[in-house]
Amino acid sequence: MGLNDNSHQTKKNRRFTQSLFHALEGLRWTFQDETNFKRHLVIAAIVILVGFLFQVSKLDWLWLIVVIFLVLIAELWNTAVEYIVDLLVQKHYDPLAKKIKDVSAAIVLVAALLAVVVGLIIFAPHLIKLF
Ligand SMILES: Nc1ncnc2c1ncn2[C@@H]1O[C@H](COP(=O)(O)OP(=O)(O)OP(=O)(O)O)[C@@H](O)[C@H]1O
Repeated sequence: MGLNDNSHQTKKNRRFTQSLFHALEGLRWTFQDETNFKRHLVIAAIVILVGFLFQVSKLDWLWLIVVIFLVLIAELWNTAVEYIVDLLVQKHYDPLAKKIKDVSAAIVLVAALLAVVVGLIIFAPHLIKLF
């Protein structure tokens, strides 16, 4: 089976390239469907730029990269949960579907809060020096 011949594949991936292709497709769906994912990427780019401007330490870079990836992972997870819920209940209103989606969104919120706290700890001293 070729890489472009798997649009209706339901069997397990047999090659690493197939697994990679599908994982990249997952990233593409998330980028396409989730505005928040795009927002997080823009914020991550700004944080990286500011990190370079302030010449933060190696340890600070480690923290920044960890929280950036945590937020992106949370957003990918949230998207997967939204797809599962939509698959199960379609467009019908269901109180449990609401709970699941809201809790899933809360995962992103908590990850984003952690990123803000880490960002403040790292950048606040540099910002204070500017004034
Ligand atoms: N089938 C449903 N039944 C009940 N409530 C729902 C349903 N689908 C969505 N909701 C409610 O609408 C909100 C938005 O749902 P949606 O699937 O559009 O996510 P979204 O706008 O992509 O959210 P996020 O900002 O977390 O990415 C959910 O958090 C939930 O409160």
